[in-house]
Amino acid sequence: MIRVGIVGGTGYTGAELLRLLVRHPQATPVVITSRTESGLPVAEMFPHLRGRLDLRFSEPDPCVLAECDLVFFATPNGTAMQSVPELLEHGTRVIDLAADFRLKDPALWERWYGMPHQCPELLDEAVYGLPEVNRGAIRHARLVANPGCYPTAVTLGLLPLLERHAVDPSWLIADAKSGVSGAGRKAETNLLMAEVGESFKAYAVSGHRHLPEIVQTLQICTGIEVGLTFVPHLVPMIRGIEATLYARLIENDLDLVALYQSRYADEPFVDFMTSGNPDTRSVRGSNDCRIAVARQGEVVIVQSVIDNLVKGAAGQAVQNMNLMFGFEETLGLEALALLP
Ligand SMILES: NC(=O)C1=CN([C@@H]2O[C@H](COP(=O)(O)OP(=O)(O)OC[C@H]3O[C@@H](n4cnc5c(N)ncnc54)[C@H](OP(=O)(O)O)[C@@H]3O)[C@@H](O)[C@H]2O)C=CC1
Ligand SMILES: CC(=O)N[C@@H](CCC(=O)OP(=O)(O)O)C(=O)O
Repeated sequence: MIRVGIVGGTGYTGAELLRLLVRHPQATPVVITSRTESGLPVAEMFPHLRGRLDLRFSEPDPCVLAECDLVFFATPNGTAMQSVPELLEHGTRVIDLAADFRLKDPALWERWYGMPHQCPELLDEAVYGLPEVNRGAIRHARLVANPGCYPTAVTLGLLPLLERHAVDPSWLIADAKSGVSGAGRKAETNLLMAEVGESFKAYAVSGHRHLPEIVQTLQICTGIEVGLTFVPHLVPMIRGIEATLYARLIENDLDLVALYQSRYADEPFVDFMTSGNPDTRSVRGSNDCRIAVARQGEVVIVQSVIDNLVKGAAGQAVQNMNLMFGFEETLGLEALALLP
């Protein structure tokens, strides 16, 4: 049994980690931090945990966190990098759900996140936590950078085409939509029900910070330069991401179904549908990424759906924890989607 800590236990991804971890047979949450709710019993804020978790929120304390085998940071960007070097020195392993360790180039980090990196010397060592591309390295990692929600859906959707060099890598389009929980639990006027409900809009159209992350992964995986247009949208639902992806085929007689089937045949959390259109409700609450592929002439259209809080955040983090500690990869992640 490993002892785990969560920094940022009152947010949506922190709460989702708790939902998964309280039923995990090999991991016990022992520290859950919140600066604003310190002292409050966790189950008082989250009654679904009553009888399952007897802990109070506490102030983040590096000495207490260093007693854990693993610490998850479910905190805003720029938070984990302030504590990670000290935790690693104490032998505590870390999974950061934010973006602090995702980009390999500290200058790129500073450009997109608007702050200098506090420990650029750890960027090379950090392993990008997408098991479908980095499973071997994740097993041995001290520090895992859990991928962003959009990058998970988009990368898994495009990867088979690019690995096969089947499409023009300079012309890729990702038209992605997210539910509002993607923006976190903090109060913001533009995320109110009356602002978001019965409405639908694009945002960050001239450049979203997930763009360099997706491009970096696709380029590392394929060794070729990639040109991607990525536009996120906010849709009036709570959970879920749908990404419709477009690419131009170079290899015209390619069997797309066979390509995706073979790429993901052994992946426990990627389900390739040979027909139909994956919907976000088919993954709501589960760690699955569900993908379908079609074509219109020379244009391939890939549809990729995930739950942003599960495969897009906490579920993928638990999958990474399982790999890091030698547990069965699917442990604690067996939940099916909730219908309706
Ligand atoms: N929501 C999503 O779908 C996804 C989110 N992510 C990323 O995961 C991270 C967490 O997201 P989410 O749960 O949505 O965020 P929330 O805003 O819902 O929660 C943030 C949590 O961090 C704590 N916190 C805030 N500032 C600090 C600080 N300086 N030091 C310590 N704790 C702090 C807050 O508690 P308190 O202020 O009380 O300490 C709160 O518990 C973010 O980086 C986000 O970008 C990644 C993938 C998907
Ligand atoms: C709907 C919505 O607002 N989504 C968030 C994505 C959150 C996320 O995963 O971003 P990180 O890279 O910081 O982890 C956004 O677009 O900012």
